[in-house]
Amino acid sequence: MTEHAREPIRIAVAGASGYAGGEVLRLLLGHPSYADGSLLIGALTAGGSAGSSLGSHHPHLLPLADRILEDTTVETLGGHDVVFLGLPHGNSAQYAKALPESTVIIDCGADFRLSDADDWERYYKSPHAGSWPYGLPELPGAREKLTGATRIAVPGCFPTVSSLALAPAVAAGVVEPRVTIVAVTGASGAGRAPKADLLGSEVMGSVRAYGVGGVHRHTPEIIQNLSALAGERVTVSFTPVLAPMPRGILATCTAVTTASEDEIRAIYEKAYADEPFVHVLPAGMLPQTGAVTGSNAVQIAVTVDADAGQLVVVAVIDNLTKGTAGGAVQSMNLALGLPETAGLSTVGVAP
Ligand SMILES: NC(=O)C1=CN([C@@H]2O[C@H](COP(=O)(O)OP(=O)(O)OC[C@H]3O[C@@H](n4cnc5c(N)ncnc54)[C@H](OP(=O)(O)O)[C@@H]3O)[C@@H](O)[C@H]2O)C=CC1
Ligand SMILES: CC(=O)N[C@@H](CCC(=O)OP(=O)(O)O)C(=O)O
Repeated sequence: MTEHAREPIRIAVAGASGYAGGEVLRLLLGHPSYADGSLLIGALTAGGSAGSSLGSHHPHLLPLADRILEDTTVETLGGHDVVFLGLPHGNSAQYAKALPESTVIIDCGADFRLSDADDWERYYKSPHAGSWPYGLPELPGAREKLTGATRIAVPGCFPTVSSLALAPAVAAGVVEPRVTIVAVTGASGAGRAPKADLLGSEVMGSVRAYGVGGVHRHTPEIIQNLSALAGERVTVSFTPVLAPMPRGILATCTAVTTASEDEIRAIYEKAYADEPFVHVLPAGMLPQTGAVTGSNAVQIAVTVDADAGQLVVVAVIDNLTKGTAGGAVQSMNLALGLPETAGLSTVGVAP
């Protein structure tokens, strides 16, 4: 008797005209399960640009260029095994409620990242929708919750890089539970909806801080991640800085320590020894955003400024790949029981 072939996995992407949705599609097109036909790309949806072709928004996604974007509705997203949501905050809960529990929903937005309703309401000024397994497998205990999950909250881009940069030191208790993060980001982090202060003429040739003074909405997410590891509340001072580049984040993270660089480096090397995407750089080497562009890699340099008594960790990611869509696809792989690294590169584009 011949064995029945397994039904292909059908995937829908909501927000396909946006940066997050487009990057999810770029990665899916390079996924081995897409190549062998076991993963199919179904409905692609948008908001106001429904009715236009995907190629008019993402000319690099040539194999799907003729696909017409549909309205984002429960009906268009229904009938798929996996639904990626790349929508503005506040839009995810309506689809999560209406789609079956068995549908794997991977939310690139913030709606289900925070477990504390007060934190959510303070920073997002809207009712709390709930919290889902957190799509950062490299955090202790996270991978187990993602394996077989049907609801996944993809972390914010700054919390991804900052949490991975500080997690081993915080978990080992070799720093004071007060950390400072200054993170330089490319402009694609803001999405592609038109905004006057993100015009090329405003961004090019200039660098500026924003969200200064503890008001950026990623602050409570970083606190949540680090406090869970420390077993006590970790205070976080977070300052984002916008730089004239399309992609990438470089985060400089500092915390008071009395430990030596060798001692802390050994802690990081042990923590990330088996992680395919997280690379602790050799002593003397510092990361740059270009080294991880388009890849799911995280590069981390561990140093100690002994005179200042500070741990200084410098870490880079691509905000659209590991910081959004790469983390989303990595989480999908875990949810579906596929190899975790499938479709994801650790090698960036340079120069
Ligand atoms: N950019 C980044 O680095 C990161 C983004 N994210 C998150 O991913 C999500 C998407 O971000 P991003 O791709 O950057 O944003 P974009 O502005 O680039 O894209 C937003 C997408 O959502 C669609 N959309 C907007 N409003 C609605 C609506 N009311 N109903 C249905 N569709 C709608 C847009 O369609 P249309 O073209 O028709 O307007 C577009 O496809 C956000 O929640 C963001 O916070 C998370 C981590 C990092
Ligand atoms: C340059 C820029 O504006 N970046 C965005 C980061 C977006 C992101 O990663 O996160 P969310 O999914 O939480 O929106 C910001 O600072 O708000």
